[in-house]
Amino acid sequence: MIPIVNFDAYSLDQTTDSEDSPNVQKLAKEICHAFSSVGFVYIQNHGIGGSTIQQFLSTSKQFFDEPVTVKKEYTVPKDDYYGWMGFQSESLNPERKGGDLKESYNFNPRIGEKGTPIKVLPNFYDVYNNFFEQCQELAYRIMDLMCIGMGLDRVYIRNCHQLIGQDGNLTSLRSLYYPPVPQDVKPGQIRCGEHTDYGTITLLFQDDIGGLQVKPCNADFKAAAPILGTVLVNLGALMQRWTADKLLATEHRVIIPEEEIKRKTGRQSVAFFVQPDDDVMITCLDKSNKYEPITARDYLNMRFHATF
Ligand SMILES: O=C(O)CCC(=O)C(=O)O
Ligand SMILES: [Fe+2]
Repeated sequence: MIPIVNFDAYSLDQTTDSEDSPNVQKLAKEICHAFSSVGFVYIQNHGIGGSTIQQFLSTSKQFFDEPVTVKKEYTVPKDDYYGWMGFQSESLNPERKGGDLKESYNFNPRIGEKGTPIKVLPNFYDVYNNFFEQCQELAYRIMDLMCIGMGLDRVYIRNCHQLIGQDGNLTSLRSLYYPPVPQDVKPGQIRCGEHTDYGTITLLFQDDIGGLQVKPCNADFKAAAPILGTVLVNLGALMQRWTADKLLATEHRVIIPEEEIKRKTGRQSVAFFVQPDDDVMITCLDKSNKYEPITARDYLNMRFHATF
């Protein structure tokens, strides 16, 4: 149901000046088709190395394995976005009570080394920073292809994301940990409640435990199983609005696994949430004016306040 596309023609190993090549054109069409039908696409041969992903997951897991007293030092400050969020401290679907059965660490290079747990994990900042940079480059390439597929100038959307990693842009790299499911789960509690992502696109890396489900328009939730070597990419609500609903932000969630053995195992995933620069005016790209123009920052603030 979710298409798998081969990103080879525009992977991190290629130059970006190949927009006229038939393979790049084909890839652009495939990606836009996926986003306009299911809102999700698996990308194969993206160019981020398997060992880079493994190193990121393992450094993250070492942090999540630290005692709560240590992790607390890195709690996200009030009215900020970056740092640690404890178990059950967030409900992506506010109708589900008790909190999502997850904890997370939100990173942006601008918090600097000192804001990260380098006292306990000396290579933490470098590992996170390196992974952030690779995700940023892959995201730019996916946005280029979306533009090509929609008949826009290739760099139009990329140019609305010039400040990624700096002040004036809320893009974040979120490492997620779903601990073994406790015995005292409340009715309705799941690993991650139903939601759509907020921004432009999200890159999602998941381990092999599974549980992610996606709900395309007019259909039931279906598993979005992990596929080795791929990154799953989905569209955010801001991008749906920007494209006047041509591309779709699809609801998704993470359920508690049915198998006892999987419930007793922690699950890890990583989400790179791409957001436009704060001041970018989100005006329908097709000039339809279906939605009123709004700045990216105002739109995101509206969505964040509905969740936290
Ligand atoms: O952990 C996952 O697979 C999905 C997480 C997610 O959808 C999110 O954090 O927005
Ligand atoms: Fe999500």
